[in-house]
Amino acid sequence: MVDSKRFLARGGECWVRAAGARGAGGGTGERMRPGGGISPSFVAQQRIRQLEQKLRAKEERIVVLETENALLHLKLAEFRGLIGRDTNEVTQLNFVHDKQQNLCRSTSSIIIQVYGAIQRLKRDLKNLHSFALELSRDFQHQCKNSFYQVLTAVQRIQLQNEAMQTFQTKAFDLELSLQEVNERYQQEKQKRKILHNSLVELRGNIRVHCRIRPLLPFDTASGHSVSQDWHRKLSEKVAHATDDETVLVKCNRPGHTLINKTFQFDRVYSAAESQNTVFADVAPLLTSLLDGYNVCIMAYGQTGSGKTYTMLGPQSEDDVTLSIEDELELGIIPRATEEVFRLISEKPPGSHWVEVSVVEVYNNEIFDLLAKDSCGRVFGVKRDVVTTKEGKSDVPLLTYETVENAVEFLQLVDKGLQLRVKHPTLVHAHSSRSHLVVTLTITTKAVSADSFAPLWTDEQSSQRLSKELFCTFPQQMKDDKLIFPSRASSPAQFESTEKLKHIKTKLQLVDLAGSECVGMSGVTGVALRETSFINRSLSALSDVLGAIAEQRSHIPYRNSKLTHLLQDSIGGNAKLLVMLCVSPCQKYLAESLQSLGFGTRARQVQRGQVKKRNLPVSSKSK
Ligand SMILES: Nc1ncnc2c1ncn2[C@@H]1O[C@H](COP(=O)(O)OP(=O)(O)OP(=O)(O)O)[C@@H](O)[C@H]1O
Repeated sequence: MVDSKRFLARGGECWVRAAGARGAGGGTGERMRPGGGISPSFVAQQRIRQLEQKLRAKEERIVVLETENALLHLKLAEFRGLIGRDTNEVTQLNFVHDKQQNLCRSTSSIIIQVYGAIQRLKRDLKNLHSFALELSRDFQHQCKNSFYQVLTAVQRIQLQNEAMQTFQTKAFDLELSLQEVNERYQQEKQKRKILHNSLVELRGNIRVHCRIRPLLPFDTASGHSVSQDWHRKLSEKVAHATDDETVLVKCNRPGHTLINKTFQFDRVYSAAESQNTVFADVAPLLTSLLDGYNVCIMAYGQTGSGKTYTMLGPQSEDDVTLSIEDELELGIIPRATEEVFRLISEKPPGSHWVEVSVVEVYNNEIFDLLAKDSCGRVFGVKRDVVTTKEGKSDVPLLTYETVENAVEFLQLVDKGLQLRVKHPTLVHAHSSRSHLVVTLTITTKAVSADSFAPLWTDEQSSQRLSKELFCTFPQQMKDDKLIFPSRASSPAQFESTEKLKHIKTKLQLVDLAGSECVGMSGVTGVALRETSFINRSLSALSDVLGAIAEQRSHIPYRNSKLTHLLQDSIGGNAKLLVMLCVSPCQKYLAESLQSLGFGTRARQVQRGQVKKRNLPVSSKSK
């Protein structure tokens, strides 16, 4: 703009100089005419000069105007530029304005929303406030209640504390008296032990129980050679339990008058009495076992009279194993084992351990039913029985298995039972042809060990007990050369090894083979030989019992392997229980009378002792 102004200014100067030059030249030559007057040409020239001056003025004016125009153009351009710029700005401002308007619109809608929200919040706040007020009122109320409760609780606690203190004093007193009672209990326990064994002693070291089994289908099975009438007669029940101690046998033999015979035993079981009841009377003997006495429980009776049932439990046709499922039916052997383990569990842990041996005496030979071959299979190995230097019976090389519980024991006995010799007889199909002897040897850590320590708390009571034992068992203590150190617990036989630390006691459980008349069992050949051996060993047993009853100096234990094997459990301090098993029907009358006779003889041993103690005779027969 400035440049264009300068240019226009210079252009203007040129125009003015050109006009000046023209004016100066024309002024001198043409103004005067020869006559001295003003000529028309002069006037025209003047006029032209004026016009030219006017033209020049006009031209100068045009130049000025053009310059002004140019300047105005420039200004216009400048303004146009400015306007252009302003338009952009206006557009931008419009855009910004639009944006702001949008923003304003959205802001106002937001403001409306916020306002609504604020209104809602205000409402909520109001509600909250009233709720908070209510809550605080509630809280105050609850606080008050809790405070009262705490107050009551504190008072109650104080009362309880007082009561507790009283109780503590009482508990302390009770603890003291409990200690006293405990001490008394231990003393009483010892006395009970002594009394229990004295009672068993009074009852006799040999006890005879008699079990009459129910009539069974094979009792009434018809034989070929007899008439129906006679068969009915043979199946009649002749043996009855008239009370807990008496057996009545109606002897009604053809051609003879009816005779009623009664036999008395320590306990008589009728056909209805369960395995449980039978075992309940046997169980006290097991207490004696852990008190240090050898115990023998044997079932005696003719074939099919229920010996195996009583000792082991029912056995199925093809499986001789003991079934633990039907616990109610279990016989004496599994129950006794369970009881032994139960009694042991009450003793200090590790103070007792149990070993088992299973043997059968077949044809006067002893077979070890737990001996194993190289493959670990059990097979009956022949063994011999000997008398040791101490006068005890022993079977060298006999297999003893340690068992920890009744289940392990039953598994072992099952294995042994598979090998037991059985043959069918006329009486029943699974007649045992051998005597089964299951022995549990219980080793007790004793005397010098602490196992009995809790029983005798002081030297004084131990000496008192020793005195009591000497009074109760003077003979046994002399006979067995028992050593009673200050803490000995029973008249047991101490092993001289290991500084008298172990006591061994034996529980022998015997299922004898059937005592029978050959005619009745209907056996011949090998079986007849078996029967003859069975009968001989049973009569040897009877002889041993007779000799003990008569207090003979020599007891013929060695007359048979059976009696030799059982020597430690028959006679002396050992407790023997003979379970007579009797078939109830007429068919087996002779065998039943024979068994009852054996039982009566066995009782003579007891009667001898009873006599000594001036008690009335308890067995009679008519
Ligand atoms: N008290 C009883 N209750 C029910 N069944 C019995 C009873 N006693 C024995 N029995 C049954 O009678 C049958 C013969 O009994 P068991 O085998 O015990 O006789 P046993 O005297 O052992 O004969 P053996 O000497 O020939 O072996 C068995 O089937 C047995 O289950």
